[in-house]
Amino acid sequence: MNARNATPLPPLVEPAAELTPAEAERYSRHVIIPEIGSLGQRRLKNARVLVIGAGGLGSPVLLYLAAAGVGTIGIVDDDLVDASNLQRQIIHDVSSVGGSKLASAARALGELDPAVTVRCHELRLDSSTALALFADYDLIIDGSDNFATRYLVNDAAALLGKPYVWGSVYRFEGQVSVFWERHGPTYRDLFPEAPPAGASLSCGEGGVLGMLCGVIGSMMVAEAVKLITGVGRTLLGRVLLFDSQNATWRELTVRKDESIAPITELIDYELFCGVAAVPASTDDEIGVHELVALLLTRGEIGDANFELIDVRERGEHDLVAIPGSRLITLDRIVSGEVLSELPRDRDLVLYCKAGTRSAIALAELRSQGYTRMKHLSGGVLAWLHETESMRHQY
Ligand SMILES: Nc1ncnc2c1ncn2[C@@H]1O[C@H](COP(=O)(O)OP(=O)(O)OP(=O)(O)O)[C@@H](O)[C@H]1O
Repeated sequence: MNARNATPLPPLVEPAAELTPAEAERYSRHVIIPEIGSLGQRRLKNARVLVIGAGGLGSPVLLYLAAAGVGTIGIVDDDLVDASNLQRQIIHDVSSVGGSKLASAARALGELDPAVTVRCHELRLDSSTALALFADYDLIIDGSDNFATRYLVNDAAALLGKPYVWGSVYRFEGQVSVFWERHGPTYRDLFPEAPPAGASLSCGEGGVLGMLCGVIGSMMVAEAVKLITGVGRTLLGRVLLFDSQNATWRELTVRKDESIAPITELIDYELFCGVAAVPASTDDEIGVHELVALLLTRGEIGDANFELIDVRERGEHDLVAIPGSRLITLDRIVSGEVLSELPRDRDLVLYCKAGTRSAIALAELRSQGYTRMKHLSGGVLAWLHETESMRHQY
């Protein structure tokens, strides 16, 4: 198999018995495509596909898998639906806000096609759960939003010899590919090393154009359908990159790097991606009440005996910020470009959305010799929550 995958892959799934008349009618627009036909539709009916994440990518992926007649769909997620998810996570609706993403997604799939078997795995996919879970499925689709999960999915799929479809979205850009260690390159050939902790932002931090998830999610299902039926040329060995701001597609070739050692076991992916390197010490933290007290005693803004620094992105700062704080984004701290502007002789209080980026910023500044620092436990989310309840008490 060469990297451009010119040779078609064998169909991944054996066909189910004949379609019922109702199924033949329902899927008739697939069946009349010569390359798919009744045989391809029967393969889809027999397919068991596991989707990681019922979020931005998972939403269109799940809906199109069910609509395509994939017989068994597993969903892994442990999150609840938030109002800010509805801008792109189209499997959920207003009535789902506050409830589990799995319950909401399963309900939507049941309404779309009650014949689909939906298996809900309400858990955080990690090294202790991935192999047993993947073993029950023919194909995995990774709609997660973090590097630890992506490397985990890659390695677990490689260990089990299974293919998977990967996609990612951020702001205006999306990427999609297929990885299958048995027949071509893997995610580790594309990204041999995890990005430094804090160097990349999630959609919750950096934003994403909602409908981009539909574009990339649909492409992911097209790849899944081709793998299941053995039709066409998949993206194995290629990555498609979509830039919605300029309406352009690009294609990258990915080659297997023979110098990368084969996967033999799962590891601690949080550690591998540097997430666990964030200092966990509560000595480095300051709570909301303590910060309020400090702000009340510090007098006029500008006359401060400490600096309050928001390490989030400009868009997040503009949306909501703690009064009197100054924006210095995490990437500028990590790159070292702002160090000359940051006083060493005053206390610094760092904050972000939930406390992860500020902890990374604190660790980075500490490695640069800063000693007088705290970061806000729970970030601006905790600030909003606690100051709101203080207002009520008042
Ligand atoms: N290891 C994992 N196990 C289970 N679910 C996961 C894992 N990693 C990511 N997910 C899920 O994948 C989904 C990713 O989707 P997306 O980034 O659109 O959602 P989000 O986290 O709700 O968004 P936002 O960042 O705006 O809050 C989330 O629902 C998340 O819970």
